[in-house]
Amino acid sequence: MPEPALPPDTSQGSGPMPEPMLDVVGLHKTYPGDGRPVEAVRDLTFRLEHGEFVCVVGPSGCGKTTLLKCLAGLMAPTSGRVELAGRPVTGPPADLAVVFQEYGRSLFPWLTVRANVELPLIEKGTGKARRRELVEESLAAVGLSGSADAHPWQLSGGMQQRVAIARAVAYEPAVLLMDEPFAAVDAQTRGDLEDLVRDIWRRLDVTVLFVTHDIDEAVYLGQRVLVLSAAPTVLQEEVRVDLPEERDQLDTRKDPRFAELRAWAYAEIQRAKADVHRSGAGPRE
Ligand SMILES: Nc1ncnc2c1ncn2[C@@H]1O[C@H](COP(=O)(O)OP(=O)(O)OP(=O)(O)O)[C@@H](O)[C@H]1O
Repeated sequence: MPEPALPPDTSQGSGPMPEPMLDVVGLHKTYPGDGRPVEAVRDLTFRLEHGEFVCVVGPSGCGKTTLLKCLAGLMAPTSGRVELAGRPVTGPPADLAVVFQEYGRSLFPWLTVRANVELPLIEKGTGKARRRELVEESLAAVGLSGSADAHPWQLSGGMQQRVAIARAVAYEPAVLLMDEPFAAVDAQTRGDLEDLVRDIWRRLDVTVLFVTHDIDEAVYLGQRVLVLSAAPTVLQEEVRVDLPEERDQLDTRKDPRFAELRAWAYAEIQRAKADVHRSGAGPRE
């Protein structure tokens, strides 16, 4: 398949760079394994500017979750560093929130929706009046004001994931990490949740790193897409998504540029898989 023509990557502008919101430099992670070390992330260097929405795609098992755990301070890299707003990440940072794929396991079934959203704010030391405000605002933002007193198990999967998003948003994070958050919901709900996340991102001053295995989702949501190689992963390619800022599930996906971008990302992922099968290593020398 011929590679789709793309404009040169414009993500690295000239002139002095402002301080990035998230700075990943030479990140490397090798798991001890069971007597045999497993190199998951070979060398990742990238940055997210303040307020950016960046999607990460890559072949299955390439190290996306490993990367996110390192970014969230849940796991120490073997070498390299992660900085959030200029401060090294050495444990879970106070101004970062994560939304995981498995909403069923991330919500407490014995707590109401309101209590689930409020809990991290109590742990953060937010005062009672402000907590109430944040919980109400975030539940309204995800369209769940009427379900505040329900328990998670009384809600559909899509609604539970909305609760998880509300909880992350209420925390007022500077950076929101999302790990395949819509992989377990049906296609229609998924479209609604994609639009919800873009809407929240545009209204709030938050930087988003969104990991997905779905190329269409990455192109639809992101301002930039980073393509990871197969494990041990390196940054294979990146592209700026030069689609109009207003995204629409029908119009955007019909845009010929959308088709070009998704074909490009698809070809890159195929190349990553082919390279790893040929050499047993990442696609870059
Ligand atoms: N705790 C661990 N010990 C040893 N190896 C691990 C561990 N966790 C992950 N790995 C290996 O590291 C590599 C990357 O795994 P990771 O889960 O980060 O990939 P992923 O891209 O998130 O996968 P998926 O696409 O299936 O969600 C894989 O080869 C995996 O087997």
